[in-house]
Amino acid sequence: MYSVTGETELGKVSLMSQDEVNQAIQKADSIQKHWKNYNLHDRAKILHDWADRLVEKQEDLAFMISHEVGKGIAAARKEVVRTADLIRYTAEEGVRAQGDIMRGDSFKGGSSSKLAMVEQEPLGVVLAISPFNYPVNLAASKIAPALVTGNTVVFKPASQGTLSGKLMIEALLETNIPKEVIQFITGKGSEIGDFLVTHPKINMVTFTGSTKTGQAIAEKTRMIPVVLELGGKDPALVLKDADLDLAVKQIVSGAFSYSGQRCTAIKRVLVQNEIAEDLVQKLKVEIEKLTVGSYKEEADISPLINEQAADYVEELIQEAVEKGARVAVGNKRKENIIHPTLLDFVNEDMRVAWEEPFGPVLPIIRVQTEKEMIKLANLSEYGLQASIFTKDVQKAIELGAELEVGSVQLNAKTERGPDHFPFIGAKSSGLGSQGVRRSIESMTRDKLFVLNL
Ligand SMILES: NC(=O)C1=CN([C@@H]2O[C@H](COP(=O)(O)OP(=O)(O)OC[C@H]3O[C@@H](n4cnc5c(N)ncnc54)[C@H](OP(=O)(O)O)[C@@H]3O)[C@@H](O)[C@H]2O)C=CC1
Ligand SMILES: O=C(O)[C@H](O)COP(=O)(O)O
Repeated sequence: MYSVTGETELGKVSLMSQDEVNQAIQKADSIQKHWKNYNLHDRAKILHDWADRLVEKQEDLAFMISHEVGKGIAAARKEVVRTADLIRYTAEEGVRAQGDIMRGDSFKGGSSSKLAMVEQEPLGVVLAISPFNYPVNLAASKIAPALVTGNTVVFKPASQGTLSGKLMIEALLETNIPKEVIQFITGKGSEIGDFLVTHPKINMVTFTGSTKTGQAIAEKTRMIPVVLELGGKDPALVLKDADLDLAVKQIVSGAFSYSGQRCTAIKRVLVQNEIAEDLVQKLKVEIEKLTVGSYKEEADISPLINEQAADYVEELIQEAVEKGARVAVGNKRKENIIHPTLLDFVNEDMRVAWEEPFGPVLPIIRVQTEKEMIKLANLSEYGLQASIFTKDVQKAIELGAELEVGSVQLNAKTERGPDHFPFIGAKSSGLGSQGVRRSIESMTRDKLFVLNL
């Protein structure tokens, strides 16, 4: 396995055969009953120990994340600490998930001699598949809730991200966890993905990645719960009364951090004509300040994950320019680095208005009315998040209610955290909900004991 720029060999992993994958799943299945009956507090303790170990290994993990997926070292370190915090919170929340007691006579005609005890049962073996961009955090956000609720886990990281995944699993295996409980799968999604998601011993799939792959998984799985966090085309709606300096600061950070390789990145701006020129000029000034170079130098904009990704972003920019979009900043490429690009006068005929670049390009779509903004926002196949910039909270709530997205942010960029908030993708952006409590709920089912007294 090589660093994102291909210059350094970081380590080796084997591509597992179907037979090896099958054996791993069988092991996870065989030990699941034992793990389910494991003392809950001890399961939570294992998670706390895992979090401690991740923090102890912060430098090694951050080094690997940084080189493997091309993230600045400061952001990579932050990812490790954020992950440890997420795991600890999950352990705490997991021990509080206690179920319910219900009495029959709380329903009309029901008998008070019936007492229902509702417990939360684990689903069995959870398959966790994670993307490249947060190789540690998005993996742990699936593994930790599965483990605390008594599920065993088969974990398949993104190929570019496997070594970071390996390090985090090694840290988990240093705790008292029975080693079969977590199965680490290495191999290409295109080769072993179907086998994994259709395996009869897999009882749930939790997936984060592209809409294309997620939708294919949803079509292949049968009668098991599937949670999907997929692509996005998050709009920032900038109303004419907005605080423009605040909006600019938030939009630049939202659109360009980690070179735009975040599902929650701001991926289009819908702005009212009256303030569009001002907004574009202010954005231009801030975008020109972004540094471009290597993740090793903590540049704001660094090489995208691979050549195809850079080709794709370039293609979207060129198509828009050919159709009349004006380049306010950027439109330069060096190898896999795409310079931060601001495209003005983007319209509905351009692909960049609708497709997810997963790179540092921001389209500006000028509109006349708020109604038009809502219409364009909702015409997207995606529905992850949206930001509204206005000083009128009442109006923001009214507009937010019309947006077909999982979350609306008022006067701030779109983002997932803090990690205990529900994280939801509507339309082609996902299925189900994540966030610590929601993830725990998604990995359990009700089990009812009715005492007939
Ligand atoms: N909504 C959200 O929370 C998030 C969404 N994303 C979305 O993810 C995308 C970028 O991530 P990226 O890693 O490129 O996404 P991909 O969909 O390419 O890959 C995601 C994971 O799926 C695996 N995979 C590939 N093919 C299959 C298959 N047939 N069956 C099962 N698994 C498979 C990949 O393995 P391999 O690497 O081996 O191909 C990887 O582990 C963007 O669209 C982004 O918006 C990203 C982060 C968060
Ligand atoms: O993978 C992603 O892109 C995330 O789920 C977004 O997380 P963030 O908003 O914290 O960057």
